Amino acid sequence: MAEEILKVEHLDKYYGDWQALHDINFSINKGEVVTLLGPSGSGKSTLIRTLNGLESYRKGTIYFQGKKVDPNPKEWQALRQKIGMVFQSYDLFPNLTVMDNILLAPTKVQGRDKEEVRKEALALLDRVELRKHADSYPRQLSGGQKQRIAIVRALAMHPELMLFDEVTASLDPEMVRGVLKIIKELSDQDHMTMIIVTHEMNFAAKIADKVLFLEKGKILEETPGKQFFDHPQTDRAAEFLNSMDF
Ligand SMILES: Nc1ncnc2c1ncn2[C@@H]1O[C@H](COP(=O)(O)OP(=O)(O)OP(=O)(O)O)[C@@H](O)[C@H]1O
Repeated sequence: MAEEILKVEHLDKYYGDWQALHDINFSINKGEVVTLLGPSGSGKSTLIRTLNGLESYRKGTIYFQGKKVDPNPKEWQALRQKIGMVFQSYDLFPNLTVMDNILLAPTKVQGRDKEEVRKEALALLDRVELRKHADSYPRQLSGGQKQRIAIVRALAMHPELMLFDEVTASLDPEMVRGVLKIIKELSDQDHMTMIIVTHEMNFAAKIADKVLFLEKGKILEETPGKQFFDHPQTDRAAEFLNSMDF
């Protein structure tokens, strides 16, 4: 039977008095890719950030690998070691080299052996074709290179789940393809479990096992990937795909 990595039940999220997410329910199994799609402001980033404990939630339950997550910050801190996240803004430490950015959490937070992690980091850097930049600083890299490093940094923690929040949104078009190729390989070759927020519809159509289409903080439809792009169930999703020139 498929192993369930994450399950969300009846999740409500408020910013002050205003409700940003309404009764969110879904689950993701090991090796699956879920993409969150929807118009601007529909709550995609809010949802993915909540799944990493970066946003608190008022009601609902999150289960990680079958275990109910206590929504206190300490529990999330521990869990975040198993959940890798990559942001639109890279969030690399500017005063650390590429290698030190990658080594920091596995050695300091996970307490792993530095030499062992360094070897692994070099192999990952090879994979994203950036080994020669191991001693560079983030400011010396292009946006696309920084984003590939941010992915490597998350992978070095050996995550059970990877979250990608619009990771190509700040990149020049020629940089986008290299980053998306790496994410696709993580799915095809490593069978990484991933939740992806993206505005790249062609990419989403290629990678998604399941699409959650959000509007106004609600999941309007949950559909297998191919079916969503061929035959969306709702008029709103069809309009959305049209508006994205898909
Ligand atoms: N920190 C915050 N405080 C108050 N409101 C917020 C905050 N962050 C987001 N919002 C609001 O929550 C709603 C959902 O925002 P969110 O960024 O999750 O949408 P999104 O679907 O990711 O949009 P986009 O595609 O434009 O990134 C929006 O109305 C936004 O203005």
